[in-house]
Amino acid sequence: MTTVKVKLTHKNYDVKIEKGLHQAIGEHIRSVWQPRKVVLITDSNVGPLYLSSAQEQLEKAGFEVLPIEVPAGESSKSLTKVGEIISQMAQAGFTRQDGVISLGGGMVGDLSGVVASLYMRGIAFIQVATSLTAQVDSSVGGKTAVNLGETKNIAGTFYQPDLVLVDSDYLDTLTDRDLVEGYGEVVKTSALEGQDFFDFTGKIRSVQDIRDHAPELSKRSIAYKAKVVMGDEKEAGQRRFLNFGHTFGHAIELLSHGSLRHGEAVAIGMVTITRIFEAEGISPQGLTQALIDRLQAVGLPISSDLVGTPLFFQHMINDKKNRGGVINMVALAQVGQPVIVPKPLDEIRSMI
Ligand SMILES: NC(=O)c1ccc[n+]([C@@H]2O[C@H](COP(=O)([O-])OP(=O)(O)OC[C@H]3O[C@@H](n4cnc5c(N)ncnc54)[C@H](O)[C@@H]3O)[C@@H](O)[C@H]2O)c1
Ligand SMILES: O=C(O)C(=O)C[C@@H](O)[C@H](O)[C@H](O)COP(=O)(O)O
Ligand SMILES: [Zn+2]
Repeated sequence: MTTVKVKLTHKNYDVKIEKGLHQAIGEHIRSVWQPRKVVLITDSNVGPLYLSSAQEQLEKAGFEVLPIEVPAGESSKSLTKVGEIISQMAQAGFTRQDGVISLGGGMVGDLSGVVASLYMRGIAFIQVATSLTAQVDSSVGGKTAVNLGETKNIAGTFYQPDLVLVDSDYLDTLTDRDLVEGYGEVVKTSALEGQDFFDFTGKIRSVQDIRDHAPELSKRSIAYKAKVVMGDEKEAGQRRFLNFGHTFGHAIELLSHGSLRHGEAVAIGMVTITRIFEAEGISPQGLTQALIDRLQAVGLPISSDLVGTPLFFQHMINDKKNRGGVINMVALAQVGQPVIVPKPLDEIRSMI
C-alpha cells in the first residue's frame, strides 16, 4: 500500500493507493469514520459494476447506506442534481454527523463534493476513485464544482475529503477512451513536475502501457498534486499551475457539447498554448512537439476547429484566472518550470 499524506492548515488526510483495495472499502472507511448514515453516490456506468459490493461492505462495517445513482456523463454535474441529492438526504434524515461517499470518476467526485460541502453547511466526505482521471487528479485537493448552463466548474467550493481510496483494479472496466482521457492529465502533471516524470511519460507508447503503469502513474501524479495543494490549498499561487492547458481546454470541452472529454480538451489546450508560447520564446523550442509525441502515442487529440471561434473567446471571459480582461495563462518556461504569463484577452485573440 502506498499512502500519500495531504497535510493542510485545518485538516490532514490520506490517499491510499493499492491494487485490490476495492474489496476492503468498508474496513478502510471504518478506520476513519465511526458507523453513521452515508449516502453512496455513483453513476449509471459505475453503479451496476461496483455499487452492490461497496454497499455490502459498508453495511458489514456498520454503516447505514443510502445509494444514489445519477446518469453517467458531464450533464449530471449540475445544481439540479445537487438539489435532488440534498433533498433525498434530508428526507432520509441525514444529520451533520453523517457522511457522503463518492464512488466514481471525476464527475461523481466533483458533484458529491459540492453536495458534501453544502449539506447542512458541510458534512464529512470520502472519495473512492474509479476512473484514471480521478486516480491521478480529481479525487485529491478538494476542488468541487458543478457546471451551470454553458460554464464549466462555475459553482463550487474548496472542500477536502477525509480519505481517498485508489485501486487500479477499477480501471479494468474503464473503456480505452475514458482511460486515455485521464492520461491527458498525467501528461500535464509530468510536464509540470520535471524531467524525470516527463521522460517516464515519454516511454508510454500505447493504451496498454497506460494500463500496465497505472499504479505508478497514480502514485507520481498524486504525490505531485498533494505537494502543490499543501503549499497553496485555495489557488492563490502555485496551484494555478495545475490549470496548464485548461483555459483553452475548458472552452473547447464546453463548445464540443460532450463530443470531447475533459482530458481530451486539456490535451488540445496544452498543445495550443505551448505552441503560442514557444513562438514567443517563453517556452523552449521543441516542447510543443514533445507534448504532441506523448499525446498522439495514445491517441489523444492535439487540435480542434473550435479553437479561435468567436464563442471560444467568449468562454475566456468566464475563466477563473481572468482578472479584468487579463488572463493569467500557465506556460512552461521549461519542463518542470511552470510560470504565469498575464495576457490581455485581445492579445490572446491575435495570438491565436
Ligand atoms: N476536482 C478536480 O480537481 C478535477 C480534476 C480533473 C478533472 N475534474 C473533472 O472530472 C471530470 C472528468 O473526470 P472523468 O474522466 O473521471 O469523468 P467521469 O466521471 O464522467 O468518468 C468518465 C466515464 O467513465 C465511467 N467510469 C468511471 N469509472 C469507471 C469504471 N471503473 N468502470 C467503467 N466505467 C467507469 C463513467 O461512468 C463515465 O462514463 C470532469 O468533470 C472534470 O472537470 C476535476
Ligand atoms: O486541482 C486543481 O487545482 C486543478 O486545476 C486540476 C484540474 O485538472 C481540474 O480540471 C480542475 O477542476 C480545474 O479547475 P478550475 O478551477 O479551472 O475549474
Ligand atoms: Zn483537469
